[in-house]
Amino acid sequence: MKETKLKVNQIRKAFPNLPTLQNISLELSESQFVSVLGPSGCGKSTLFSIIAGLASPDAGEVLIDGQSVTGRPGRVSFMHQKDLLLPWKSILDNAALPLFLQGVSTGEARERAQQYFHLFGLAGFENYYPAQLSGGMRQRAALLRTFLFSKDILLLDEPFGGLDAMTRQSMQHWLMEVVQELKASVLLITHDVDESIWLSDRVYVLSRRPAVVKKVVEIPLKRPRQLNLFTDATYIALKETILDCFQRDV
Ligand SMILES: Nc1ncnc2c1ncn2[C@@H]1O[C@H](COP(=O)(O)OP(=O)(O)OP(=O)(O)O)[C@@H](O)[C@H]1O
Repeated sequence: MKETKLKVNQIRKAFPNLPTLQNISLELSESQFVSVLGPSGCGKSTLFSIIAGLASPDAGEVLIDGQSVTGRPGRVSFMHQKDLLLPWKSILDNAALPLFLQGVSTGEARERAQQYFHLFGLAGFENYYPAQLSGGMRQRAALLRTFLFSKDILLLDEPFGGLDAMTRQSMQHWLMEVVQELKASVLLITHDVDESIWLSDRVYVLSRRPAVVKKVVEIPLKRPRQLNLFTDATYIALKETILDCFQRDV
């Protein structure tokens, strides 16, 4: 049985005249991949800010390894749709930024970050600048930087939303392999049903705002997952279950 890494208990949040999250609870175990799937504007990013400790909920708590971290940042790292790389720094220095911030010396930080360049498909591009790389490569560099911020829990907020369909699919495939290799615990925000099933062990389906958890769908598909999965009967049944949830949510 895997240890529970993150527990979100009965989170509630309202902006002035705008109830946004209503009693949201979810769990992420060690080395698990969990997605939060919901329609645009339902409050997914707000939920992630609360989990990251960047915003406080009106009620409820966030626990990591059994300890409350509600309203306290620092335990999880966060990646947005935009890569937010520093354009004037090389890819190596962008990736190593979290280590510099932790006070690791320049030489050691670069050496430690460099060890992951092959796995992240960036070997040979250490001294390039962000503008010289493709969108997919920039997202991989941003993901490496996120990973080096905190190897504990990664929160990925629509990381492939800005990419074209082909690049997006190859990135999803790559991400599935890399998180398995790194044994990372990942919480992903998405509104792409296929992406959520393909990558996850469990999917939390949120309703429209004010968001509640409409359904928790376990994904019992074996890993590593292959592309022919999309025609698998279990896969199709899971997709129908999730889509049915959205259709009822009008
Ligand atoms: N700081 C804020 N003050 C007031 N309203 C806010 C604030 N942040 C978010 N909202 C509102 O809360 C709602 C939920 O926003 P949020 O960005 O969390 O949704 P989302 O599900 O991530 O959306 P999308 O999928 O489009 O990115 C939106 O209506 C948004 O306008």
